[in-house]
Amino acid sequence: MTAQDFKQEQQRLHETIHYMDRILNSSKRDIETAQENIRTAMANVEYLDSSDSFLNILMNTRFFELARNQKEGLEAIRQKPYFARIHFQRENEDEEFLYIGKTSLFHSETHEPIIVDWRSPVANVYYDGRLGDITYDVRDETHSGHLFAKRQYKIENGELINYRDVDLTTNDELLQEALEGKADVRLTEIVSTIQKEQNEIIRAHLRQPILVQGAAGSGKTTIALHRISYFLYTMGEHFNPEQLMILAPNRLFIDYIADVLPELGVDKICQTTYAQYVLDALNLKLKLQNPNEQLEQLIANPSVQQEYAMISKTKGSAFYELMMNRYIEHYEQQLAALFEDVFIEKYRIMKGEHLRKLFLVEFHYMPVEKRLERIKKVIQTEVKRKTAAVLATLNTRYEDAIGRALNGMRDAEKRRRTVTKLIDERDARVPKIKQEAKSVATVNMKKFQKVKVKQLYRELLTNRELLGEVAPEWPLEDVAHFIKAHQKERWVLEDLAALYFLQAKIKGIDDKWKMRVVFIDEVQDYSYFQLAALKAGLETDMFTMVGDLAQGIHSYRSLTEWQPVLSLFPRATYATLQKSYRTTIEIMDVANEILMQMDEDLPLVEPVVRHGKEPEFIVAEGFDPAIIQDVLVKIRDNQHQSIALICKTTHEAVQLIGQLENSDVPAQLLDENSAIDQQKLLVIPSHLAKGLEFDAVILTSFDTPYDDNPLDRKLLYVALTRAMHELYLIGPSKEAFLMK
Ligand SMILES: Nc1ncnc2c1ncn2[C@@H]1O[C@H](COP(=O)(O)OP(=O)(O)OP(=O)(O)O)[C@@H](O)[C@H]1O
Repeated sequence: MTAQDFKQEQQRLHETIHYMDRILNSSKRDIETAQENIRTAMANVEYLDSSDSFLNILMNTRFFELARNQKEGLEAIRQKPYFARIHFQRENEDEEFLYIGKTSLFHSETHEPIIVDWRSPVANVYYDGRLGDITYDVRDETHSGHLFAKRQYKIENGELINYRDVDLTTNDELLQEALEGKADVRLTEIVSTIQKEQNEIIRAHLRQPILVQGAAGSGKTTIALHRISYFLYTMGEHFNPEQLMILAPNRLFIDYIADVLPELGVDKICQTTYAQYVLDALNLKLKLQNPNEQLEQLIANPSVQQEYAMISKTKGSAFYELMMNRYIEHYEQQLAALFEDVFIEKYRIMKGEHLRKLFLVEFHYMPVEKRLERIKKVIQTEVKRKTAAVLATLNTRYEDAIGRALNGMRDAEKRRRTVTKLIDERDARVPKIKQEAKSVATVNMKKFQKVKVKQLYRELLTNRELLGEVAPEWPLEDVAHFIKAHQKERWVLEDLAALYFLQAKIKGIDDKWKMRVVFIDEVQDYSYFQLAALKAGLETDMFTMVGDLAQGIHSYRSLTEWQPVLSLFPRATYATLQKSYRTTIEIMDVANEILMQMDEDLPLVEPVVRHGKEPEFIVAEGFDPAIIQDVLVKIRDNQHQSIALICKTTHEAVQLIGQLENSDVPAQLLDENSAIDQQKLLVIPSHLAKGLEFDAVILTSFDTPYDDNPLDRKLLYVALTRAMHELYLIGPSKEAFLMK
């Protein structure tokens, strides 16, 4: 870095910021003008031609929003307009320097790019790794060019601190520096150090599903969020943010990522949990048993819970999906039997058989109740068409009969009576037919009562005969267990997939909840049927799914391998991420020891080359706040802020917090609904720590030590891999942490 170069870069930065300030000022003026115009138009609404004023208000509101978005966008990046530069030459064009930032900025007169968005096609060459001759794709067309150099900047508060040219060695250095940062700022600052294999997932074909098996700390959550941002940038013309949905494991996790979303420009998308989404989409109020309590019971007593686990597993399986499909078929057949010929008076307008065929075959692609609505419309149209013919026939017949009476009857009195009778008869029948024509469709379809999906499902759970019909291959003993377990009305997460599936097939999912693109974090905690139901209800396969089987702590009810997901999404790309960016080598070594003990044959996690403090094992017979106090002092001396104390169960966490409250250690017990207070020591049961990360983690293992079983190994693995820089293990022996 020569002084001359530095000066030039500094100048470029100052010019950029200066230009941004100019635009900012003009946006502010635009906002004021638009506001003023809206005020005037509002005042005139009463007495001017109101449609004009209304149009005026609409236009100015749009104008106002544009100006406000521009202002907010610029303010967000003003302190750090860009983070990298590429020295690049497109084929047959001049060499150019492109500055890459979080959003783009073009010169309003020359239209030259001042900052290029990191999501733009050309920015891909920055992430793709190589220098030299390269290719990049724009809208499915491949372009070539030559990349001379990549440069990364450190800019703080609008001032250039330094910069470095990036090659393979400096890439690692820069990454390490980024990883050394604190937990609270890291998630937002990754755009500059996204790695090649991560970039490939972010930019993988957007209209196709993707499934990522990524080690703990490999950046799955980060990548999912960046992929959303990339998606909106690239596909914004075709999709609104409201059509996208992120499914996260719990509220705690949603709050944790919520800070990052506005930064990535993706704050408008629906962020929810599977349970909440299903309840919203079905407009249902159900009190679900807390799945974490279920898990806790399973942790406390694995053998007693076996039967329960069997039911949970079934409810998530492809077999359960088959059962639901058979149940729907059974219900359809019941309805189909109700179709009858449609008559108006004595005239048959439509055959029942035809309607049944419409219902079972032609309209089968629609949800049941939508089919019934459609059939009602078909009847209405047909009735309308045929009523005219019926009336015409009737009129002709009467006219013929009257004509015959007039011409053929000699007796005048008899003739008069006959003709009068015929006319009276006709005058009575015609309006009746017209009347009947209006209501015949409704009357015919009345027998198709709408069902409540919840009741329909509940009926299946306890009806032996029905279960025999939809699950003939189920051993009687299992059916009996199943029915017994459902005697009392109780709802669990595992029921939601079935409810959603029935809703989708019987009523259809409301447009408001019919998201077109789905991002799922921690997908290993889903069951096959949860995913299948969602896919069926949304009628899309545009799913981005990221997860880690090694962290599958809910495997009693969820996936234990990826194969079923890949068969459900045959178009899916499958990618793996083996590198961990979160943890130091020293901490990962400990975590890998546990990974090796797992039944799943997962490869060891490779930490990126970053050394840190050796994990410290502290022998203690019982929990002692004084030890924690000492550890906290050490951690804070190392400038680390976010600290978690993780133990196996909620039960133990509650006990520990009680003891800490009696000492001087400010601590907070985290549950799913709490907001994190970074100033305090966070006490967390292992299963809730999933997805989170902390500068330092203290693991304790006293009253509820980790046992040598598959579930406990995963809980321990999750707990260990939360640590970024420091790890402390406190317990009576290493065995309490499944180590030798
Ligand atoms: N390319 C990168 N540059 C800098 N930091 C990164 C990069 N990739 C990931 N990280 C950091 O690594 C940490 C782990 O990322 P993230 O939480 O997304 O991983 P994860 O795979 O979802 O982990 P887990 O499965 O354990 O929840 C985060 O602090 C993230 O900021």
